[in-house]
Amino acid sequence: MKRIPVQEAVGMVMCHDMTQILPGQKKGPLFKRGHVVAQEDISQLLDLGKKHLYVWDLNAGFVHEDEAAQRMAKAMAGQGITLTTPSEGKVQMMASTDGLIKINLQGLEAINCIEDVMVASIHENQSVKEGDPLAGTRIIPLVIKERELAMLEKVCESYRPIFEVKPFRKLNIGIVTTGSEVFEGRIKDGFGPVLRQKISASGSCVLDQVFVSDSIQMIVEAIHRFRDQGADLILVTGGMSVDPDDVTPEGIRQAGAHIVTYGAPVLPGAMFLLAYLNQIPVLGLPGCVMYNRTSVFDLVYPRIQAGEILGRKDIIRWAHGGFCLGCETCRWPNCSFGK
Ligand SMILES: Nc1nc2c(c(=O)[nH]1)N[C@H]1C(S)=C(S)[C@@H](COP(=O)(O)OP(=O)(O)OC[C@H]3O[C@@H](n4cnc5c(N)ncnc54)[C@H](O)[C@@H]3O)O[C@H]1N2
Ligand code: MOO
Repeated sequence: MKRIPVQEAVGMVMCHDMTQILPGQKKGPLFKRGHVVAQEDISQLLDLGKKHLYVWDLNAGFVHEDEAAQRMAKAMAGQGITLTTPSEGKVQMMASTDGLIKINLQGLEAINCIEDVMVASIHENQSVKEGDPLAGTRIIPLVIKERELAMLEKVCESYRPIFEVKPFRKLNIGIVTTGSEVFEGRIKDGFGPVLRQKISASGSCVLDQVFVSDSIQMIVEAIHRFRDQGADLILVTGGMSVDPDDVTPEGIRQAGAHIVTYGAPVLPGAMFLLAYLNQIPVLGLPGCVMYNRTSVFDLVYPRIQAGEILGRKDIIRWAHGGFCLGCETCRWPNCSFGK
């Protein structure tokens, strides 16, 4: 690679993209790597502040930033990820399917501890859509020694996949709605519509919704009925807090489910319960899931839809970021809730 005055570069090959930033208007490459410099480019290059250019001299043993970024990204990406072609020396990782983004945080930190390379990502455990950008990587210098790049790749490989998108499954979901006031027809059910809307938006389907009174026996029977019908997930609504009529946790327990947690460090959602009946997740959903636009349900559901088996540690990790600000206009998922 040679450094030469821009006036002497006509006819030579640019060895990296040249970024132009027009405040408030655009940021992007004005010239792409590989562009052959023409006479009329010179004044534009001077406008970018380039009095000198690097022209590529493929010295053996060096790798250009574009190729390095491609190799790094390839070494990090697992299932459900596609890579962009390099632009301005960066390669982005994109979701190739709808699903849950998983990130090896230890690996992410380990790679960023190494000089001459960076990788930045969105938060993990979110729903992403096919085509969504997830992360970007590049080396810091313009070129890197092949030997150094090979070492970087090895580190990436040792944590691979650093990024993956677990595809969502189509779940058959049973809803058990508790509460004497709804069962006896004193008030109209408000839980069903909220859950049905979220479930259908996710591509899953509701097997049925059954209504029961505040009776442990009725809750047990309803849960068993859904289990026997082959439900992939059972949601039990209401009756989750501290009143004498709040018998849902006991009903779930007496149905034979193993309770992972009753209580979660999430607001709204403190009274959430997670249990497994054999392999079937059973969720106890407190009233806030019906009332609040965003709640613990929106954190747990994508994880289950992606096929994760959750433990108590997974729930505890929600504490940091688990406090919803209850903004007048909800911007979730574009806020810190659940991140
Ligand atoms: N003294 C306390 N009161 C409350 C506590 C508490 O810790 N101490 N927790 C509050 C929190 S937080 C929540 S969340 C709710 C938990 O509610 P539950 O899941 O126990 O819900 P219920 O008691 O069954 O009902 C509360 C409220 O919501 C209405 N509801 C319930 N299900 C339906 C439905 N399917 N359709 C329409 N409306 C429904 C119910 O009629 C009540 O008005 O408790 C807080 N209270
Ligand atoms: O503490 Mo309740 O379960 O959040 O709304």
